[in-house]
Amino acid sequence: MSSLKRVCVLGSGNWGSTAARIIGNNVLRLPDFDDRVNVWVYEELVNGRKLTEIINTEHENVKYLPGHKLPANVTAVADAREAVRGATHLVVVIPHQFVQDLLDSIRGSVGPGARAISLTKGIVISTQGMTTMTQIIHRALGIPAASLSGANIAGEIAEEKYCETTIGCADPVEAAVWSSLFNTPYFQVNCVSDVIGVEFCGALKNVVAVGAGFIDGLGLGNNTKAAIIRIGFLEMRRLALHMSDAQIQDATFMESCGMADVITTCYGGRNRLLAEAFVKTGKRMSQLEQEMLNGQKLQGYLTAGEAYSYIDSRAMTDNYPLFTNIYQICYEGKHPRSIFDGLNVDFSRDTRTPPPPLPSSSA
Ligand SMILES: NC(=O)c1ccc[n+]([C@@H]2O[C@H](COP(=O)([O-])OP(=O)(O)OC[C@H]3O[C@@H](n4cnc5c(N)ncnc54)[C@H](O)[C@@H]3O)[C@@H](O)[C@H]2O)c1
Ligand SMILES: O=P(O)(O)OC[C@H](O)CO
Repeated sequence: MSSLKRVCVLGSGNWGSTAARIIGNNVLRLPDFDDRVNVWVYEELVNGRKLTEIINTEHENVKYLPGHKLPANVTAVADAREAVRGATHLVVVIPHQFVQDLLDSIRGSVGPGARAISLTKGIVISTQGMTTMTQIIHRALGIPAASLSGANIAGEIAEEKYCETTIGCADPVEAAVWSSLFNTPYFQVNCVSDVIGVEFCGALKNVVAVGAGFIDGLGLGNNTKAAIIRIGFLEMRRLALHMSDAQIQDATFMESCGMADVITTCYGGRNRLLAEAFVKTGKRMSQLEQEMLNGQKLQGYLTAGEAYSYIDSRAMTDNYPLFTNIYQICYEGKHPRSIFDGLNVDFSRDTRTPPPPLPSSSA
């Protein structure tokens, strides 16, 4: 039996395929890793052919990442249990609403020494409260899980345009291994120890993106969008600190997964695009998703619902007026112009580090 480590990518959407492309190229340079990278594909027919068959013969995910070849050492596998067999490093990158079912399907097939990293941007609310993807992975499979999130629009990365990303991993040795799998000259990884901070940023920025799309749909300008980005960033930071019982490090919000992702998502993301269409057409988000995304999935309106149920169940809506307004616009028929209602919230007490004393005037 080979002692080489092996990667399995669980997911083959727009970002999953881009990640597989990066990892597939990187493992060829890493002596500890097997060249073969399995990618689990949620099987479907594309023009009458199985997507796995297309990927394995044409080396291209023609549906989710058209125009970008995958390395030949990347193999599409439709059976998730078969895909993960022998894998030491699992990369979880499917929309968050499908993660639990997928993990349930591979339970028992993953070796005890395996580890995972979540590229999924979403959180789940249950009767126990809020759960991140790495927590779900750890509970389902009993293996350690890191997180990766950043200002990362997949199409731009597939075109090899320079960007940054953040890996959250508590163990520095493991962090270095994950970094070696993802880092490229055009995809610059920075590692932090704050696993769930990276995840909360990735999930909650999608709600801000919906708000930014509403502003675009209303035809308002850059100043207005900047205001929504600023307030949205502060609400997501406040909510993440609250949900994590202040375990998250403030510095994480300044990484690519924080401030930078809020910016890119509010200008170039799918959540923004469909929120703009929501205002212009009056159609529901789920309908627009079906009509406009060709099988790709939105996370933002779902996370807006999940975040709101957490906020509302704890009677905290006054502290989160923007997130509350975005939820009510998405789900309760409120007019998009109501996004501005009650936005004059004081965030000054959220700063946990006291500012340094001012220099004395005589110095
Ligand atoms: N696309 C991006 O630019 C980008 C960048 C960073 C992070 N992300 C995050 O990565 C995650 C995955 O997004 P993506 O862009 O790779 O996917 P996607 O939205 O492009 O595609 C949806 C994927 O879900 C699969 N799918 C559909 N029904 C399914 C089911 N019942 N069970 C399992 N899978 C099913 C489809 O086959 C497809 O692979 C999301 O959380 C997203 O927020 C996306
Ligand atoms: O296209 P979106 O809105 O799912 O966002 C994509 C990425 O998360 C941006 O970093």
